Amino acid sequence: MFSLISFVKRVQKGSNPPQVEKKSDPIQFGILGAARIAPDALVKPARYHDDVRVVAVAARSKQRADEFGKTWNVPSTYGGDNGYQELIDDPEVHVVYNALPNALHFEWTMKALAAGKHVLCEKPIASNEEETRKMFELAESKKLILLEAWQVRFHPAIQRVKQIIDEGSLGKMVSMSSDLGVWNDVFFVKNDIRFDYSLGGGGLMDMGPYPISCMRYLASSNPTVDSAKTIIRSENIDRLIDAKLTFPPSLPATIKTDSAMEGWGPFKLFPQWIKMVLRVDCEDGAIEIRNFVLPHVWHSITVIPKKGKSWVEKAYKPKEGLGEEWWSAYRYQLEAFVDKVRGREPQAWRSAEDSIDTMRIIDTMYTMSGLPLRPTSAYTP
Ligand SMILES: NC(=O)C1=CN([C@@H]2O[C@H](COP(=O)(O)OP(=O)(O)OC[C@H]3O[C@@H](n4cnc5c(N)ncnc54)[C@H](OP(=O)(O)O)[C@@H]3O)[C@@H](O)[C@H]2O)C=CC1
Ligand SMILES: O=C1OC[C@@H](O)[C@H](O)[C@H]1O
Repeated sequence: MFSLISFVKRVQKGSNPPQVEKKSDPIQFGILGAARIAPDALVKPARYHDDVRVVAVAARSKQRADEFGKTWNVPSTYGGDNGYQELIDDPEVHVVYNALPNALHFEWTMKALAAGKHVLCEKPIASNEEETRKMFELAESKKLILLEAWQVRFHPAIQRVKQIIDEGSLGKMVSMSSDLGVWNDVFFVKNDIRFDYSLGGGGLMDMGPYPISCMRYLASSNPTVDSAKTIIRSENIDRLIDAKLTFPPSLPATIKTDSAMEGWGPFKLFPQWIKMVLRVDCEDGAIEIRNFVLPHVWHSITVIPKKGKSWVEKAYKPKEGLGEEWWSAYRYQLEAFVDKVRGREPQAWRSAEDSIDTMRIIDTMYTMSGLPLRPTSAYTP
């Protein structure tokens, strides 16, 4: 009962967060694409960050940008063929948030960096490893901040899982597994960008960054891919990927992503809505986190020692440092991004290598399962 009440309170406040007073010279963000994710990932978190203001949005159609601007209180709107570039060139915009389809991440992030803007780019950061390397090379050469928006790393829940593993009471890690699946009909729209190959789509592109980056973080190392099998949903587009990996020196892991989970029960009649589990088995026990993807909505961390009783933990707020029970993972991410732009040490960060390695692993899984890499952008900087 208590946990239901706190769930409702958390979700209510997180979805309609308070507007805080801004500093006199806040960092100003512009959004590329009136995307569905943009309100949750940036607009709402910005409301309760005193050093962030969202000042512009660009969409392919001016009308769409205006509608977004009106709904979300974003003053400058750009549209039409040159709308994205106009936003980038707007001197009021200091940071570009790239919420475009995966295949456009490279081109528009490169253009924003070239114009001297920091970039927060949605996951997966690019269509493949080659593009990712170029993006980070440019960011580094221009001394600009580029972050792949993988919010999980910034939330206290996954940090708590790592802390428990690193403390060592469960012993050495012996294996990891992740099972991530959603029911197609509920989560995706008709003609979803996620399943358009020319837009960098694919089930693994959409879901893969979560388990791959989580495991890299928990193991503090970079795996090799041993095998990957797929079930196709359309040409070049994976519904399911089932992969085996090894983290050095010999820690096995399995990753499954399924963008159209089958039902269960007689004739598989009953839908399985969602599955988002990550489990680490250790010599003296195991730890399992449910809903590691959007931990702020709800999550559970179950610790299962071989000797003694299991227990469940929640970590919506860090033991020390900034944060509230209702803060979203995106808000924690924004805190770190702003710290970095301001030259402060963030509480957590994702390195260029993390994004590059994650894309390399995705590329390898596609190749091993007989699918082509997602197409490299035709844009040449
Ligand atoms: N971190 C997270 O939790 C999440 C991240 N994402 C990531 O965010 C990105 C956007 O996802 P989502 O918001 O769901 O997608 P949407 O389809 O809602 O948004 C995509 C945006 O890209 C613009 N766009 C530009 N060119 C095209 C094109 N050729 N076809 C379709 N759209 C185009 C769209 O139009 P317009 O310019 O007119 O606005 C739209 O605003 C993806 O990279 C996805 O992986 C998505 C969900 C969660
Ligand atoms: O990033 C994401 O997180 C949640 C998923 O359901 C969604 O498809 C994806 O884009």
